[in-house]
Amino acid sequence: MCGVIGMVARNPVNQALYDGLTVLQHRGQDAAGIMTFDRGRLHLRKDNGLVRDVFSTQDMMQLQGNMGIGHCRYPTAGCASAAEAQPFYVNSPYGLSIAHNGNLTNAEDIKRDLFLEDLRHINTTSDSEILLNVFAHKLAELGKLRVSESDIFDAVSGIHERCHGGYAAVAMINGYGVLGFRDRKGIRPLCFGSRETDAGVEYMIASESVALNVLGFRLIRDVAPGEAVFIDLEGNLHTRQCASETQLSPCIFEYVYLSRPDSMLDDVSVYKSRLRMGRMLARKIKREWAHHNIDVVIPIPDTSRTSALDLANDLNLRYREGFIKNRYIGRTFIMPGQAVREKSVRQKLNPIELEFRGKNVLLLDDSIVRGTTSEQIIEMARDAGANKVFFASAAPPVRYPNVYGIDMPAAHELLAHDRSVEEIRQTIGADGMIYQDLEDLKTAVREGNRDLQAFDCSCFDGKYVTDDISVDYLLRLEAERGEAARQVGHESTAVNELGLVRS
Ligand SMILES: O=P(O)(O)OC[C@H]1O[C@H](OP(=O)(O)OP(=O)(O)O)[C@H](O)[C@@H]1O
Ligand SMILES: NC(=O)CC[C@H](N)C(=O)O
Ligand SMILES: [Mg+2]
Repeated sequence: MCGVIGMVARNPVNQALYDGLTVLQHRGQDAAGIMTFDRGRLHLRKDNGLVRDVFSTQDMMQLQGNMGIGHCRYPTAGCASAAEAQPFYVNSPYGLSIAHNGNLTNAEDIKRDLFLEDLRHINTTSDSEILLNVFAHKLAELGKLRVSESDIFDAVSGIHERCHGGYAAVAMINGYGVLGFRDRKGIRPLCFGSRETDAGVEYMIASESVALNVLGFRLIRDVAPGEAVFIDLEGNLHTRQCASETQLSPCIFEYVYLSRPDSMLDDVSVYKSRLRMGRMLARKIKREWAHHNIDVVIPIPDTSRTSALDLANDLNLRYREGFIKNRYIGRTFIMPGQAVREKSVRQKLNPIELEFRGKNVLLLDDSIVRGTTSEQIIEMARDAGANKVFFASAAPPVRYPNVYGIDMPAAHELLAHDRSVEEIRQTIGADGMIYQDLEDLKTAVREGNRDLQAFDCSCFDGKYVTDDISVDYLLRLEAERGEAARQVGHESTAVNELGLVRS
């Protein structure tokens, strides 16, 4: 996942975009960028790093203009180089830029066609640059000096016809406005809102509603799957459904871990869904461990704290903060590379011994992916003197790769892949191990919005909501993006492939 944001305002947008990106920082810690448009000129600043490190005061002063888009990145395609930070820009037609959250699953095919048929050059290994060029090609095909909203929406329909996978994106069209669109399954989140100012109404599009809230925008609604919203330079909002077959199937992992608890996603409070996850799991514990001797529930900060609250309440057990998080260390799961993730767990979390000594503790995490956190945390609990250490996960076992914008490319890197719960228990060294059931997880989310018929749960059940994911695709993904490939720097070679096609 990444964070995207876009706005057309009555005043300069630089500070609002910056502030919005800091609120979306939990969606991507690797790189950040802002692009603004001012009287015919574009201004861009992007680089690797956290939002607070990428933009100096001088950069901010140069980001002039009342319209702009921003991005914070967690790479899931291409490489981590600053050249692949977003927004991406292409000068023709009109001057277009894009900030993209998600992952195209047919990127390589489109790239080849863009090169051979559309005479377009893709300069990086990023799928987001491909998405931008598909959009640019569709607009260019119209051959118009000036486009209308309807033309822009037609170009989005063209994107839906050509691009597969997950994408929630904001795009800026120089001299026209800012556009937001979501793939036909609505896998990644995108919403929009407005605020009243003395100079008139302003609109903002963002990955999560929390970015709107902190900037004083009122959430209007989520962008529907396949829909596009366009804010023109005069500040008018236009919307249109741009795809024929749509089925809202949001990624359920957004509720489990990715999004902030204070966001509303597709009309569901992330916070309340996590409380319900805790309650559902408590019920399972009562069923399966009726005679447990747990003394205390301890969350693994940060994300599992919400679920742990109601898990403990429902079990009538004490909730204690047994691990203190170093607030200056980011999220470990979205760090690039296993070595840095492993090192970060101990830097990030430190036990309070008196909460462990002589006790039977139930540790709860929101999810277990590679097992980086759980293995180390159990060891820390034992070192701190715990008598017994039970481990619970508010999500089901993560057994399959994600192909829609979460960096889990290789099945064998996932702790639960090809392992039973008992084998997982032994591997992480717990005295007892329990996972949420998938149906219970779906119920926990759906209770917030009963209209939500479907979810993308592919990392839990291996069923991919776009029907283009073959075994071959997964093998290729693993070969290209798995940990082994990263260690030999494999991912940065893809740019040269174009050269091979050319000769
Ligand atoms: O099994 P793993 O591969 O370790 O991945 C799962 C862990 O990673 C995440 O925490 P993270 O530190 O990223 O963020 P948080 O502070 O929001 O919990 C998640 O909350 C789990 O704790
Ligand atoms: N996590 C994401 O949404 C990543 C967006 C895009 N695929 C990239 O790697 O930059
Ligand atoms: Mg965590």
